[in-house]
Amino acid sequence: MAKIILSVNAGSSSVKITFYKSQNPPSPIVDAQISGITSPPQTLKYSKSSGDKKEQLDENLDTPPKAFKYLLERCLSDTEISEIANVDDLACICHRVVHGGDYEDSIEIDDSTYHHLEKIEDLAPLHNFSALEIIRACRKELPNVRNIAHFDSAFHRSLPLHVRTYPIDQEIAKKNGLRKYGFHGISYSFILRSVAQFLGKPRYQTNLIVMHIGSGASICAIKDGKSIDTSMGLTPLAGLPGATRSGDIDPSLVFHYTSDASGLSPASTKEMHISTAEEILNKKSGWKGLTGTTDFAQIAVENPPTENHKLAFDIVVDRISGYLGNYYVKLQGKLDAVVFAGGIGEKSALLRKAVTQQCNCLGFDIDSEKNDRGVANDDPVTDISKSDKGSRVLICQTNEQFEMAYHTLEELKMV
Ligand SMILES: Nc1ncnc2c1ncn2[C@@H]1O[C@H](COP(=O)(O)OP(=O)(O)O)[C@@H](O)[C@H]1O
Ligand SMILES: CC(=O)OP(=O)(O)O
Ligand SMILES: [Mg+2]
Repeated sequence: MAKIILSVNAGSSSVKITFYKSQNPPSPIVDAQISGITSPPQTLKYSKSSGDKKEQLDENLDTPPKAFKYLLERCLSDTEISEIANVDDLACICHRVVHGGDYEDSIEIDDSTYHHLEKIEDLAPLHNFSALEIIRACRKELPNVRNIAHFDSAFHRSLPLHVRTYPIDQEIAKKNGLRKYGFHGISYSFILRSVAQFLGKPRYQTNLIVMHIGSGASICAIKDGKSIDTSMGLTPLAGLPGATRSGDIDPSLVFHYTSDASGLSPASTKEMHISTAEEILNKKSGWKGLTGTTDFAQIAVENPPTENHKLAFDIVVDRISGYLGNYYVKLQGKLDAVVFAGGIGEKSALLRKAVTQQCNCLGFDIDSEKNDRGVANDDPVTDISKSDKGSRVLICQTNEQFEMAYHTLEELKMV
């Protein structure tokens, strides 16, 4: 029986793929990632048992499907990795699909589920379009391999009615599926399990506020192991600003931005219907709109190069802190830990310092040496709290590819 699982995580600025041996827990064979899809040149990170390698790429891999194709070919042609030399050894491919609509769990892709996902593509045009294109390519090129879609939105199936409902005409809301879905759920699921294990608590008794801060950024309040609120909404545009996303704005801003904002943008195709407003708020805003760069490492620095770099940093810290206060109240102050995760949450000591300073009145205090050291090893969780009292402040190296492989192994009863 085929024994290899491939997990594919197409994000907004990166594509990460990992091949796993079907063991419990899944054991990585090779991990390959392309980052900087929105800011060339793209970089490749390639890790296998014989070592890690980083290189800048000459190819222009400016869309997730192009990056995926490159990564797959690179891994499959690596003669050092005997385990994946034969594609017949692939049992299945797990795909991160950001928007799952009403799907509350992962599903196997067949013609019917694929077409259903196509219908809700417009609710996350920038993410789902790429994910479906990658699934389409896998089904065509590797017809004997099963494809399983894992949804970011599924973790938030527990959102209470009053949290997920928008105060608009409910007939229209129901007809068009207009409600809060929430995203980054595969990451939150990994973080919940890892942090509960770290704290020595059962998941169903664990209360957390988790920040997944990357090119797309969101926060989740977890009570007794369940999502009770999250900052993204109907689409991944709501809530915090991201690399190219505005996050929350007054919705009326759209009507005053330009006179043709509601028309279809030139990026609109037969498959992806996207308006000019959606394109501006999703692709031309966020810290790119403020500073010109999508790279937060150039913004989170002691001496920002321009006033707008400083402004971008201050805005991000302000919006994150606002949600921390909000979710602290929703959890009635009963939380085990606040957790930083995602490319920025894991790597930027300056962001962690600024956020915890701003929220110091909630009892979040960090040890500056531990914070500067950041993640030390392969352990997913690092404690950077100052003292043993109160809620822990943790960093979690999230791993969406692992989470998908883990669940697939359980669901398909492969081990
Ligand atoms: N040392 C760093 N300091 C601050 N930001 C960083 C650092 N390294 C990477 N980043 C930022 O992390 C983001 C990518 O995060 P990631 O979660 O991997 O992205 P994606 O949303 O595509 O999954 C980019 O905005 C990148 O600039
Ligand atoms: C949901 C989302 O924004 O994902 P990413 O951060 O990977 O773009
Ligand atoms: Mg991501």
